[in-house]
Amino acid sequence: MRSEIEALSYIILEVSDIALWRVFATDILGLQATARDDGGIDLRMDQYAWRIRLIEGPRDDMASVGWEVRDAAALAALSARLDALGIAVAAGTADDRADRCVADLIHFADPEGNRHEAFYGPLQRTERPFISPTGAAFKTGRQGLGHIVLSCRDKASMMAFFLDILGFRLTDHIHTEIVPGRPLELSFMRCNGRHHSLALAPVPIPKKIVHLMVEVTSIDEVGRALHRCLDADVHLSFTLGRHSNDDMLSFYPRTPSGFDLEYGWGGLEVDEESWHVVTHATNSAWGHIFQRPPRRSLPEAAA
Ligand SMILES: Cc1ccc(O)c(O)c1CC[C@@H]1C(=O)CC[C@]2(C)C(=O)CC[C@@H]12
Ligand SMILES: [Fe+2]
Repeated sequence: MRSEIEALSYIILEVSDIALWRVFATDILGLQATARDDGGIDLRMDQYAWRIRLIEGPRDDMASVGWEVRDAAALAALSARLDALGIAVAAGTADDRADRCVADLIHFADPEGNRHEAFYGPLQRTERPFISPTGAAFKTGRQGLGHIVLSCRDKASMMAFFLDILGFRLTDHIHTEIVPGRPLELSFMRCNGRHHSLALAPVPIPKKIVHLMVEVTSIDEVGRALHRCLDADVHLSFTLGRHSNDDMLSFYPRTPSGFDLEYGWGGLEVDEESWHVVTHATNSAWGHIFQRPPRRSLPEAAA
């Protein structure tokens, strides 16, 4: 099985409230913001020039996701394979390369129309160190920026695309029941040692992205971020808990775009030699209790 993709390395989010997002990303999450000429914001988590880009727009959803490959040969191989399978692939232009700060990129869509980019040669800004406004350090490196969970309509065709065509490895499944009486199977896939860089959830929500996970390197950073959320009245979609499959200790603040962010620590690293695909019957060893969203945001309620 060929698998050129080695990491989830960037994500572009289209957000309607840039000003609120800036505060959420910096003061709550501890990401480092740089304003862009187009009104957007680049967020750093490490030595990469950017990891999360916010562009202004009405959708409040994921706009594109960037998968990193090793080199030009890997990018060419991936491009050729997609092309041979009849999947439309476009080469990035010089403008695209400059805009993304990469050596080269291609882009294509998955079966449900989500935009994906594959690239090599990210610009590493070693001359300007990452400085977190909250003192947080993020676990990235070979494991990429974290993970995303995408909603899907036809899970089988999405699974086939990521596993059989892009070469992700299946890590495990969880049989869960969010709505009582409506069983749901979540599936988790990896492209490096991180337990999952991508999970698929067959949930009929209007947004493509269910959540984006970032991982910090100390448990205290999770606790401190949780208390910044409590202090600022940021809604928590799920309380602090520990997942059954990847052991991640995390909580889920709701982003200003309405989808969630998972802020975690302690995710397990898969050992390729000994891993077995399993199906778990619970989401969490403890915690992760769903919190009904407030009817109104605080500013509206105050008005
Ligand atoms: C269960 C689980 C394991 C590992 C993770 O990184 C992770 O985010 C989750 C949670 C997934 C999450 C959930 O448990 C409640 C129902 C959710 C919100 C969905 O509808 C899709 C993702 C689901
Ligand atoms: Fe998650």
